[in-house]
Amino acid sequence: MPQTLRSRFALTLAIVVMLGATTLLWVTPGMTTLALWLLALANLAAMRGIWPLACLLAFGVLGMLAPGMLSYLLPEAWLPTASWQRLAEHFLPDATTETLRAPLLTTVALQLTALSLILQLRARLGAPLLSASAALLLGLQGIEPALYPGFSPLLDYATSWPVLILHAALLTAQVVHALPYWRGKRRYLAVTLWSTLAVVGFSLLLWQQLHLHAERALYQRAETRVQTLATQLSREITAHLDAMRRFARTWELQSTPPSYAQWVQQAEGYQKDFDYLINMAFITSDSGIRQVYPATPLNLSTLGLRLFDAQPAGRRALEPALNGEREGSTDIIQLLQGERGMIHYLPVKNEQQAPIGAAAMVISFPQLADTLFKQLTDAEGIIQWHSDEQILAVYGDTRHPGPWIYHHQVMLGDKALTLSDRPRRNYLLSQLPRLPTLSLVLGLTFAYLVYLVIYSFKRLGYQHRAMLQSNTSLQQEIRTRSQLQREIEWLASHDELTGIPNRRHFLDHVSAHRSKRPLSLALFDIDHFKRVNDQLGHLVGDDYLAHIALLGEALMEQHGGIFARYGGEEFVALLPGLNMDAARKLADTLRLQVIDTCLTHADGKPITLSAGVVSVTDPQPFDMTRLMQTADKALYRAKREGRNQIATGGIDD
Ligand SMILES: Nc1nc2c(ncn2[C@@H]2O[C@H](COP(=O)(O)OP(=O)(O)OP(=O)(O)O)[C@@H](O)[C@H]2O)c(=O)[nH]1
Repeated sequence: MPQTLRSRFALTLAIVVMLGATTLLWVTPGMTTLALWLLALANLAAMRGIWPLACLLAFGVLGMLAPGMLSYLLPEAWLPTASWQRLAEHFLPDATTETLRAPLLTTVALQLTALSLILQLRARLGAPLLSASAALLLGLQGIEPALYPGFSPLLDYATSWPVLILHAALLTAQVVHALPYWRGKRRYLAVTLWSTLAVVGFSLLLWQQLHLHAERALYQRAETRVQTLATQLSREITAHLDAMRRFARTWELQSTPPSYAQWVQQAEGYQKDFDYLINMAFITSDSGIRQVYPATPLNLSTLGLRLFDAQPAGRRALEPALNGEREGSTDIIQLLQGERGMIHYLPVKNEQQAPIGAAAMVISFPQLADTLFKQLTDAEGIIQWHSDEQILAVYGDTRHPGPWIYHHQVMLGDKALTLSDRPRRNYLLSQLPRLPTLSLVLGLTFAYLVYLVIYSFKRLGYQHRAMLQSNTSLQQEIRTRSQLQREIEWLASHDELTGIPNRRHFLDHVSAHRSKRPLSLALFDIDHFKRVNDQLGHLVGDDYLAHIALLGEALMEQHGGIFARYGGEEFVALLPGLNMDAARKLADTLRLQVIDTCLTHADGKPITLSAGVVSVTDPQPFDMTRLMQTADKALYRAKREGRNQIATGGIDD
């Protein structure tokens, strides 16, 4: 995608997210929507190049989410859930702890997105890893419900779908905007990113397992509370029934129905032990209430009532007891005392085992519940005691219930009752271990540090390799240039056609040896060379020149001299240490060698050369021009006197 199109796409996406976030903030104001809105604004600022504003807004998001993050991380002893609750209620009367914080994974994902922006999306500061981790967290939130089949977690981990989609779109816009900055670093970025993302993936997996385990453990711990309560209730009921049976059997020792005094004497002790027994009554065979205990006005007002008429709902349980067949319990009924409760009827027989009536034990559920529940701390949750749809007793704080509800069956006589417990959210939160969240944060931090280390290492390695490469090519370049330099220098000091030193090189050589004595100079000229060119062509002429040059060079160098092309068909030799005679002989040797080479004119005559030799013996400095002129004169003389010979001249002549 071309750069301009990409920037336009990122900007459009960020604007769309901004509009969406504004709508969400309006519809469902809260920490999450506000943070998303600020983040969208920060991204827009970054895309317009206003980095200070972008960073300021991103810092705002971090700061806003920081207290919530701390509440997920810090131990309960340091930052109690109750303090959070008080703080929340300080702002909003109906608020909960969740009002002040975004869901856990959402908080982390938003913070990573903000952090990536604060680092100005720079790859070397870890922005790609932060963005990729945020994307993983978004993905995890998307599949979060599927991770806990049949279990609703206590903590809010994921945000709503609209926020999730907008956050994903914002992250896409941010990454598309940053792609050009990251592209140049692809070589070392890819390895670093994939390896550290593996660390992030592992820490997410670890966190998921740890927190699921922590929540399940808490779920089970909370369940034991209702189990303990149900066991206590069953124990209480068993003790209560045993006591009532003992009470009913005491009358088997006498032949007459109990008198009021006897009834009071017996009942008094039992009623003290089971204070939720609001009435212990003796019922005669015709279902009339004969004796009551305690003698409260309400109980006394029931005296003489025929239960078959006054309380027909209890007849099913009362009749078998009156007939001496079996004990029985009523359903949950409205008691004559006005409360909800249950009456347990027990047969009362005389010493002949003949039924003489029944003992009615009237249990008030509210009072039974009070007896049991007073041992509990009310802040832990709501406990309900119910039968079918009827709620018999409610205990505890009904505000901010948690997600978990436990049911336990308790048999009261032959009646099955349900005890349900719904622990409060804040109570559960205070019990939830912080270790899983800590492991998540430490895992992400570790991955980030690993990223920085690998990235720097890879980058340095790459830079080192690039440096070595450029060093090698630099050395190659130096070699090429040196070679070129040598060639240029050679060309500047040598004659291209013959390959021997040229006039400039010769003059340099003279400067170096001008103090040497004796010092001789010989000037050579090929005889009638024009004819060679004219008759045999320039190419042959060139060839002859090259041939004679090599001959001269070899010979003069052999004698410690230098042989150079002076111009055209003229050559010059400087012979340090050679006097006139030796120089003349050497010049003559060259003349003879040339004749011997079989270089010929068109008519078959050999090519010859003439030379003018001059020598300096005086240690005084000499004039080079003069020396050359003298040699030239001698050469001229040699030409004039018939060519193919050597003439000498004195510099002082
Ligand atoms: N092929 C060839 N010819 C050259 C070169 N440089 C000079 N010449 C020729 O050398 C010739 C020199 O001729 P002249 O100066 O008239 O002398 P000459 O014919 O050698 O006669 P003398 O010197 O009097 O014996 C000219 O024809 C030049 O063109 C060269 O590099 N290659």
